[in-house]
Amino acid sequence: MPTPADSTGDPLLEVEDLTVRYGAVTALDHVSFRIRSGAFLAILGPNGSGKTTLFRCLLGLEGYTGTIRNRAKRIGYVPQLKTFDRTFPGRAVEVVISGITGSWPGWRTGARRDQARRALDRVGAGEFADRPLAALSGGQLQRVYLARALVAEPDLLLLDEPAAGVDRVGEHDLYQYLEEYQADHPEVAIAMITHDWEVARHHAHSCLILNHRVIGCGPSAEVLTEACLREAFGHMGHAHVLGPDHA
Ligand SMILES: Nc1ncnc2c1ncn2[C@@H]1O[C@H](COP(=O)(O)OP(=O)(O)OP(=O)(O)O)[C@@H](O)[C@H]1O
Repeated sequence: MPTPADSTGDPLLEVEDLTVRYGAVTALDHVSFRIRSGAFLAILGPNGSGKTTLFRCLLGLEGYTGTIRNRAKRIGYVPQLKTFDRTFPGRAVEVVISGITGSWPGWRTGARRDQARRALDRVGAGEFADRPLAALSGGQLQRVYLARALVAEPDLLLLDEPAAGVDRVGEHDLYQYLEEYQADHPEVAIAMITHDWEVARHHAHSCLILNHRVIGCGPSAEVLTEACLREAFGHMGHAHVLGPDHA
């Protein structure tokens, strides 16, 4: 049975025995968990532990064995910014329009532009709407992608290291925005890949710790333990949980 990542809300996504192999590499090894509506799940694990592969499976972009029962009608996705091709021609507003379900063709119509501009306004990026993507900073681009993910009103939001490369103020604004968004849309579930245990502890209700297989899954306070982090990250996990004096 999948481990419940949260104890309340209706099951939105159930993952059972998910396995992905790339030749000799087993990226995901019989991973099982579930996400309920209204959850805020942090996904943690060392580099190369299968976190992005998991998202790719949820988005239908990767072959796998096992079962994904997805009751979400719409999934919004914010990819890792480091994968973004800055030579891609286009403006911020056009990226957001491309997130409107069924927006092709006719994506340039006024109504969709207005909808996209409103989405950019909501994440504090209205002033960047007509800027070419190549002219945006990392933090500005991250807001544009967040607007793109939210414009189609998803019931599941997947964020892949959304604060990577963003300064402290931008990071604070992002988590505050997500908190406010969930308060306004209590049924929306968020799953966020992060390398930051403090962020997971303070902002997520629950955590999934992954190192190809599930090391721990459940309420943040129960899962972010020395034993769990040591198992996933080795001695560095121990140091981060208890502070460097205990390493
Ligand atoms: N297309 C691919 N072909 C072959 N191997 C792959 C492919 N995609 C991922 N892998 C391998 O699968 C494993 C998991 O990769 P994945 O990108 O999911 O890790 P991650 O936890 O997201 O890492 P990071 O924290 O560095 O972003 C790694 O060993 C990686 O090299």
